[in-house]
Amino acid sequence: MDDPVIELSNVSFSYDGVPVVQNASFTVAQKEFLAIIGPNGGGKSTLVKLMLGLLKPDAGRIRVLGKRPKKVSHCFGYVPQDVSINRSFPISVLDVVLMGRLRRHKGVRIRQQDYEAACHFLELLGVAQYKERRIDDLSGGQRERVFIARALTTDPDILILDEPTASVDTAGRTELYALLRDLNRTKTIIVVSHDLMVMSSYVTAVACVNQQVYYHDKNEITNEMLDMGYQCPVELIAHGQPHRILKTHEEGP
Ligand SMILES: Nc1ncnc2c1ncn2[C@@H]1O[C@H](COP(=O)(O)OP(=O)(O)OP(=O)(O)O)[C@@H](O)[C@H]1O
Repeated sequence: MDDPVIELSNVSFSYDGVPVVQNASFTVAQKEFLAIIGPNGGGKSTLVKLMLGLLKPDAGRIRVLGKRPKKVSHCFGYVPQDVSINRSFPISVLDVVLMGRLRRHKGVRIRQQDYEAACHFLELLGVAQYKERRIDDLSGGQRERVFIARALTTDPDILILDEPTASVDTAGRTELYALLRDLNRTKTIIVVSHDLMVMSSYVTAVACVNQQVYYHDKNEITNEMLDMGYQCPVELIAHGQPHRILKTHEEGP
């Protein structure tokens, strides 16, 4: 079996002494499609930032491709939650995607292959027609696609998307997940969502985060996950049609 892409062993993290992730241990396999789910404030974004090396664990160990996360930051494509835009900054969609091609210590010279890569991924994400527009003039769902295009421009091994479907309608979600499924043929994909409704049938593993992390290497929500903070019913987006994957719990007395 291939070595894991990401390995967490007994990882704990707190902000100013307030525990957010406690004793998390799991591995992400090559070409896994992992959904990180859990309630608001459960620690999902924090867990992702730990994997990316943007935060350092208080305890435990994280390895990405066998190395410390910071050493392999070039292997990640990352779309953070709520990418904030300075509304008065007149940057075009194409410029936003080209930013993904800026190389550390190499200045800001844009080469022909950078333009070609940016245009290719804008095309792939279905937003090439907006490339001359100001990023601020796009809808939330269109902007999300632009940020995914930017994350892809370096052809990362691991793509991490934090709440990618928050501003996307149902048809757009289905399309987005179909695209992620195609990308998953060559890349490991990690998608964060607090909304179980948007979990896709293409997911191959689920990590439920509510301070503790419960990892399950199958595309299903288990009773343990529900015990960690969910209410039923749970729905699954598949082939454009949401359908239930877990029975509604019995009503309590
Ligand atoms: N920079 C920070 N400083 C202090 N506390 C923080 C910081 N960032 C997050 N937190 C707190 O840590 C907890 C986990 O936050 P996190 O953003 O990881 O949760 P989440 O599961 O991604 O939530 P959501 O679904 O609402 O996006 C929350 O209680 C949050 O208020």
